[in-house]
Amino acid sequence: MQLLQQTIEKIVCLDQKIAAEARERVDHLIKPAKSLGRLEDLAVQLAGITRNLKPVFDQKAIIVMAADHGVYEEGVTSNPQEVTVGQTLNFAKGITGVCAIGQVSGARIVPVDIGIKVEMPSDVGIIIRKVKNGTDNMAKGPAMTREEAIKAIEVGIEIANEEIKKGVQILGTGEMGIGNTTPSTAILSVLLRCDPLGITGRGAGLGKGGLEHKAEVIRRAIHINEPNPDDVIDVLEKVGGLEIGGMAGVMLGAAANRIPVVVDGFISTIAAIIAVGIEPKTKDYLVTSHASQEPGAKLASELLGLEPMLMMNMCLGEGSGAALAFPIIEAACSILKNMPTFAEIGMEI
Ligand SMILES: O=C(O)c1ccc[n+]([C@@H]2O[C@H](COP(=O)([O-])O)[C@@H](O)[C@H]2O)c1
Ligand SMILES: Cc1cc2nc[nH]c2cc1C
Repeated sequence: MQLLQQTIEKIVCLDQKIAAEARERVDHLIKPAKSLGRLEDLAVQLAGITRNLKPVFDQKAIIVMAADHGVYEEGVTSNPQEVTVGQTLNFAKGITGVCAIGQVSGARIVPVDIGIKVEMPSDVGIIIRKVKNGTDNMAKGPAMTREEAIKAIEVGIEIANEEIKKGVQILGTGEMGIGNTTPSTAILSVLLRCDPLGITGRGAGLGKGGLEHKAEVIRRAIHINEPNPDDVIDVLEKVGGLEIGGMAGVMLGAAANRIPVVVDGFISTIAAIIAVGIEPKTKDYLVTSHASQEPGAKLASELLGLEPMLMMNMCLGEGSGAALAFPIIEAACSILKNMPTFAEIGMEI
């Protein structure tokens, strides 16, 4: 709790003065006003975060939090639980979707075992910070204790701090966890105070008949655990996941260090809602990426109050959308660095 508390206390809003200076510059670059749309807003945000009118993000990393879910045993997902292990090993080998997309902009992929059910090899490039061997089945009781939920958040903070100490200038969040659309949807259902059915989706490929059952399991988990919607840590503890807590921690850690953090798809957006619920100023440091195909994703983005930048019909997770957003972020920096203002080149219009 001490690390979480210290981190929260370090988070300040982005620098409004530098952001205003960046806006002034962007408004006078040699282009029609506002013609670069959201790229302009992104440039202003990045300048305000870094307190630099010409921010540079040469060193990028995507932290991929991997964990298992006790609720898997309720039959809420179509894939074997072992995929969590297999795919986490594949992150270390550099062969998954996020690895391939991350290569385009030179992003390092940092896989973290924050709660995989089985022991993972310690010598293959996976950071082992297991809080527990998967959550407990939330359809029968709380997914974890409050201490474990806070520990998961603190692991995320620690990993963010370690990466930033190594020189990383921008982070992305990703996850791997068979079954994790179930806790993500449960968290959203609690916070929106709505029945889960309308926001429950197929995750990584659940068959048609499975949707009603998945929503019923979520409904049961909420009924049994009675999470308090006014306390996001309580919600995370009772119906959440370790990787969701870990990603929320990465976002808090990035914000405390004045480092932007790119939010991936549905599960990452839920983690962002938790992070902002813990400390609202964290939102200033979040950069959105893509709109996940998962049906709850739109409402999750609305609840967070941040619109995704990309519509790519993706729903892979892993941090793949964050990786895809990095070149756009570099483009936003490039307009600040490489475009002059009308006055600078003596051009009049
Ligand atoms: O991030 C998303 O938007 C997203 C949407 C659907 C599925 N996923 C990925 O699929 C897995 C969870 O799906 P499921 O069906 O097992 O709950 C997990 O490993 C996620 O990374 C990810
Ligand atoms: C193969 C596979 C890869 C994934 N990556 C993230 N979630 C996943 C789920 C599956 C099933």
